[in-house]
Formats: sequence, C-alpha cells, structure tokens
Amino acid sequence: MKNVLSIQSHVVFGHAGNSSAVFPMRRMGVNVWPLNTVQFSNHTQYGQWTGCVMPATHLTEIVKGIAAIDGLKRCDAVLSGYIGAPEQGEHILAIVQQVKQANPAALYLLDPVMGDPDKGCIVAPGVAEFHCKAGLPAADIIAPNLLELEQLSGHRVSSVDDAIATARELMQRGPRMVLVKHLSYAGYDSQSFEMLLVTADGAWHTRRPLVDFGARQPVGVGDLTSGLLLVNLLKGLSPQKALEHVTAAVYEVMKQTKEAGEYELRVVAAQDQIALPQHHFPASPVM
Ligand SMILES: Nc1ncnc2c1ncn2[C@@H]1O[C@H](COP(=O)(O)OP(=O)(O)O)[C@@H](O)[C@H]1O
Ligand SMILES: Cc1ncc(COP(=O)(O)O)c(C=O)c1O
Ligand SMILES: [Mg+2]
Repeated sequence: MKNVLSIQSHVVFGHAGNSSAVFPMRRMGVNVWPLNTVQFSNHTQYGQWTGCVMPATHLTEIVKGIAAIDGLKRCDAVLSGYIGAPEQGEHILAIVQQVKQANPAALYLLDPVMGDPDKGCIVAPGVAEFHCKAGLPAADIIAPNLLELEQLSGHRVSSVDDAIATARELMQRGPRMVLVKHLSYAGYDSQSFEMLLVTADGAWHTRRPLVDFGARQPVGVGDLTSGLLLVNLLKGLSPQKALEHVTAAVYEVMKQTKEAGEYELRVVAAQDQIALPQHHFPASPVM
C-alpha cells in the first residue's frame, strides 16, 4: 500500500481540500496521511467562514513527530494544495526535502491553488507568488488550472498548443509532468470540459460533457482531480491511463452531484463510480 502525505485545507462542512480528496484517494486503495493547513467551517466560496489557519510551524512539528517514529521513509508522495499563508509554503518545501531524504523515490505533486476572485476562491496574499517562485521549481508534478498556468508562466495561454508549449516551458524550471486540470477557454470546444496532461515524451487531451450548474459551480473539483491523478500514478498507471481515469471519475462525481441537486460534491455517494467509472473518455495524444 502506498502512503501519501496530503497537505491542504480541511473544511468541517462539505468538501474542499483534504475534505474533498482524502476519502476518494483512500477509496482508490492508497493510505493517506492528512495534514491540514487550515481548519475552516466550510470552503471560502460561501463568502463567509469560521476557523483558523494553522501556524506554519505546526506543519513542521507534525512531520517531526512522524520522523521521530521513523515513519517518513514509508512516505511515497507529498501532495500539497490550498495553503493558508505563504510561510506555510516554505515549511511544506522543507517537509518535501525531509521526505525525499528519507525516501529518495518520493514524488511531490503541487496543486498551486491561487484563488480566483471571480469564483470566490479566496487565498491569502503572497500564496500565488510563493507557488510561482518557490513551489514550481521544487515540484515533480504540478496541476494548475488555466488561470494558474497563466500566472505560473506570466503570460496568456489561448489554445491547446499554447498550453502544451507553456507546460514544457514550466518543465524547464522543475516539474516533469503538468496536468492542466481545466483548459477553459484555451480548449478546443466551449461545449465540453477539457484537460491536458503533458510530459517530456507526450501530451494527452481529454474532454467530458459539461454538467450545467449555472453560476454556482461546485468547489473542491480541482483538489479531487489532483489527488486522483497522484493515486493513479502511484498505482503504476501510464500518464494516458491515469488521465483517462481522473477524467471519468471526476465526471461521475459531477454528474451525481447535479442529479442529487447538491452544491457540495457527492464524493461518498459516488465512491463506487470513482473506483470503477461507468463512462470512458479517451485521452488522445496531441502532436
Ligand atoms: N463536467 C463538468 N461540467 C461542468 N463543470 C465542471 C465539470 N467538471 C468540472 N467542472 C467545474 O469546472 C471548474 C473546474 O475548475 P478548475 O479551476 O479546474 O478547478 P478548481 O477551481 O476546482 O480547482 C469547477 O468550478 C468545476 O465545478
Ligand atoms: C478552503 C478551501 N480549500 C480548497 C479550495 C480549492 O478548491 P478547488 O478544488 O475548487 O480549487 C477552496 C476554494 O475555494 C477553499 O475555499
Ligand atoms: Mg483549484
């Protein structure tokens, strides 16, 4: 069984950050060690929440405890997502180094959650800069959405070819794999939801049908997406197969959430379809 140290937000009510990704990752057969960067009542897209950001030293302290019982060598990957303050980012990078010292084969997947004021995703000042300057070079895999891809690269991205070139540009600075987890207006077709996975050797593209949520889009979709990608890779799937599973599994969750008339993701109800999706969306090689 693989072990993932998952460092992201925790919401008590609903699903975002670890509250979105941990259960599906476990359901896929991976052991998850959740380490929470914040504990909030609910995600920030409600416009109000209670709770607090953990002190950055808390993250290091917990990992120190795991090191003290000689547990770090069993860590196969670190996943990071929503962080509450840029200082937490520095502590996370030190944790990644420590894990890699204990297990040189460990992977680091960075989901550079940067916030999107239009969507109501609120992230502390300095976090986006942290991802661009320090996070990117330290990551083995990154999973930006289009907005995050543009911020990491410092330029607009307006087509699939552009997105591939930009992913490769970012790969010059560190990561060896880039998942563009929402191509948005850079995709081929505004009537479908598209993703792109880029490695040194290839690029694969998927599309799935849009589920109409109107203006109130569910939150935590990105966190679910990056968590499932990591699990698939740890389980030894090829990049192409990993992307196909993620595309279908997240679609099943979206579909069931819509059918139930819910706003919060139905990760528990859709667990069997996450494990064995009933839809298949091929990942087509690009170029
Ligand atoms: N099949 C789909 N149909 C409609 N909307 C989708 C579908 N899949 C994902 N979404 C929405 O697309 C957005 C994904 O945006 P993205 O920026 O990649 O992720 P996030 O903001 O969750 O990190 C989310 O708002 C999600 O609700
Ligand atoms: C607490 C918290 N964690 C994580 C996220 C990121 O969610 P998503 O997967 O939609 O990017 C958000 C977005 O608003 C959030 O409020
Ligand atoms: Mg996101």
